[in-house]
Amino acid sequence: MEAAAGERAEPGNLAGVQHIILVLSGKGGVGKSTISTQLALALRHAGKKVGILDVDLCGPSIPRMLQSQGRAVHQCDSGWVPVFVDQEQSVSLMSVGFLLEKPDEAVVWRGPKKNALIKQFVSDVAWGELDYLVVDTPPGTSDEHMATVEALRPYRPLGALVVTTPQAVSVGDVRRELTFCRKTGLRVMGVVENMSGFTCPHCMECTSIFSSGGGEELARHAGVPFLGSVPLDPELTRSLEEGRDFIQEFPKSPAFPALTSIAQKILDATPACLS
Ligand SMILES: Nc1ncnc2c1ncn2[C@@H]1O[C@H](COP(=O)(O)OP(=O)(O)OP(=O)(O)O)[C@@H](O)[C@H]1O
Ligand code: SF4
Repeated sequence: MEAAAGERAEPGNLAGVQHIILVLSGKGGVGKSTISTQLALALRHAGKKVGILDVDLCGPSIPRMLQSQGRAVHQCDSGWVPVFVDQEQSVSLMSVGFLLEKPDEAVVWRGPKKNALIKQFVSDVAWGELDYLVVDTPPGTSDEHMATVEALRPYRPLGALVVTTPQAVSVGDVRRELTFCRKTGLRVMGVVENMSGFTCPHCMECTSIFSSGGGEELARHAGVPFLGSVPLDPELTRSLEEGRDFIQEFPKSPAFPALTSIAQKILDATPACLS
């Protein structure tokens, strides 16, 4: 039965999940899945247990980024068992990518079928104990976003992290994303500006390829925290392509300080749950 407004539903499979963070972006390709995975890895390196729920049904890229494509999702009494992406079993992942017969198969479903799968992802994944569940959403504000928020909200208060690139057009799209958060009652934990300049690996000189500072200005205007700027970093691209753990393996890389500082700000904004 659906919970009435203001009530909390029986948490079921989300009972052991302390914090849920939705990662949103106004448009595609700005690095939403990159930020989701790196946030999860940085939180894990800070000693947290993290789950990633990939509800980007039409472009599930996270299994590839975490070198988990083709892994089988098993069933247990309480639902699907997510895939562990590390040996310590600190990061678990559920993605539509695991349910496709071929990894590059397209999901061509109508809205109701997608929404039904999202509801199932929310209720039927046996996450166990997690400090954070990071939810990677599709770009924009679609029915799938509404379905995700409506399915998750009865269980826990939700935080949103909004990713943009510095260009004005992307920033305009993100303004709509912030409006979506306001209208759906999502707490905006902050804005992240990605692909924010290029730091030359030889001399560490930073060049702003696009305009700069758009994300910070947008956050200031909207009265929400600005969490940081992540530079374009070839080592990050490579580690995502090869499914490596960037946070573990590239601590001297230009994107490392920005990503770990964003994770620290999320940790500071989400004190240990007392319940
Ligand atoms: N800061 C960065 N430095 C270098 N490469 C990056 C950075 N951020 C993202 N990329 C690369 O850009 C590409 C797009 O990133 P990503 O898939 O995370 O975007 P997205 O917003 O999730 O896209 P989609 O619209 O498909 O959901 C990826 O190949 C990723 O490796
Ligand atoms: S940024 Fe520095 S090292 Fe890189 S190409 Fe320019 S001058 Fe050379």
